Amino acid sequence: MVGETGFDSPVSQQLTTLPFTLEKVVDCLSAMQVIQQKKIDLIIASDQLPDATTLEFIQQVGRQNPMPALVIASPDACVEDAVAAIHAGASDFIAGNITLKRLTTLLEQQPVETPEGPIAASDASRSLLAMARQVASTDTTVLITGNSGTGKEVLAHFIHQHSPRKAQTFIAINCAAIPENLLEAELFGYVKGAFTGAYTSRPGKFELANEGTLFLDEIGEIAGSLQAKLLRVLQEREVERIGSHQSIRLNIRIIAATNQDLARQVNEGTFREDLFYRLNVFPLHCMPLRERREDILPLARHFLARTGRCLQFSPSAEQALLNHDWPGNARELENVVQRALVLTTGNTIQPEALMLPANGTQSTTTTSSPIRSNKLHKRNRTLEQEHIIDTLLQHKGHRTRTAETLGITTRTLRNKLADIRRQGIDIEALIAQSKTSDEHRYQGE
Ligand SMILES: Nc1ncnc2c1ncn2[C@@H]1O[C@H](COP(=O)(O)OP(=O)(O)OP(=O)(O)O)[C@@H](O)[C@H]1O
Repeated sequence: MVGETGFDSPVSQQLTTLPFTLEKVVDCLSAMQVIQQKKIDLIIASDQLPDATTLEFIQQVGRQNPMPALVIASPDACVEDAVAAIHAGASDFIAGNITLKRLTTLLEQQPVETPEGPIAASDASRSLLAMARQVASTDTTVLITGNSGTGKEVLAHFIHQHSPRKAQTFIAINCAAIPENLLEAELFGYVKGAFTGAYTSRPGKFELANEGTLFLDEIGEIAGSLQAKLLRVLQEREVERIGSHQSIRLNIRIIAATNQDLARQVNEGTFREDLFYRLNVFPLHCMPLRERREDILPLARHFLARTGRCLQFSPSAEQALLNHDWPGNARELENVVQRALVLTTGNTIQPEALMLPANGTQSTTTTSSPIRSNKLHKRNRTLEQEHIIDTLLQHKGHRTRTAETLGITTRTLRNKLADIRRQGIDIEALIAQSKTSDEHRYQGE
């Protein structure tokens, strides 16, 4: 219930007899906070909220995915108000007081389960989710590929949520974030005394995920020796804790993800071919955000709604979001939205608060860019790599600021720069060259 809904207290008390939990909040802001934290099936809101108009409130709720059913209650509304509310996305409009019977009927019409799914407005994302849903019902190993921040972990969760294992645990481990020797202990567990510092026995992630799903993120980062051990566990579906010879049977679903080109790593000899085939049983690819632009605004609104603030983007801010190329993908967009909140005082986010390049990313990668004029490697370069280098040059080679602007971690940036270097592009020379040309420009001005 949001605001004064005309729901009188005797009726309200009878609600305790129904198999539903009731949350009462006074305004849009607190309603959005509750929606972020809990699964809400039905919202009944007054048309007189203190901090938002009815249409603003409907828009905010409409940005949730999936959207809870929303009923607007008004003691003395006219037909026009009701029509406007329904047009804006409300499920129903009640004029006059709500009766318990009406409420019970509304609640019973709601689906019992509404798991939060990823935003998927573009055709590409919709068909990706359709495939994910299909594979979810099986135990097939899935390999999710895609650039950093494209939503690989979100997709892995989605698969788990739609699988028969959904009531069991989903355990995620980022193979890049943990040093090699610790990663082995994290994955396989150990027994007391197995190595210096092993004061007690501990289960590994494989054991913890037993009966459920294990998500191996950034799988391309694991060292050769560990690849062999991982392969053995995947083949035999058994794990031994370090220091023990006792095998533990595993019944788990494996989902792996990588932002690397594993096939290329196989060719280069840095990733085991047999492990690659064992993981790549059902490949799913998360496309870069710039290649599914219909997702940009729904995602931006989703991130905004998730903050619980009743704000909206101005039309020019939405245009700026659409113009940008999003090399850091959804994560960059999320960071941009959060930064914009800090810089916004009113109800509307203006383009300046987004702090995006003036005419979209494309304008920063003009032909004057040193990387573009470097014809030698032009064939091999991706748009993403160009943007990374241009951003690095804008920040005069400063890695941390570049990663922040791109919305990726410094580690991911390092990996990406290593990839670029492997293509023979001399990044340091480009930075030096751009600093020199900047100096010349300033001197000329
Ligand atoms: N389709 C989506 N719907 C809702 N939120 C999304 C979607 N895609 C990505 N996000 C959000 O964007 C952020 C980055 O997503 P996620 O962590 O899944 O990306 P990733 O590809 O696993 O990144 P990395 O490779 O860096 O680990 C998260 O906060 C996630 O909630």
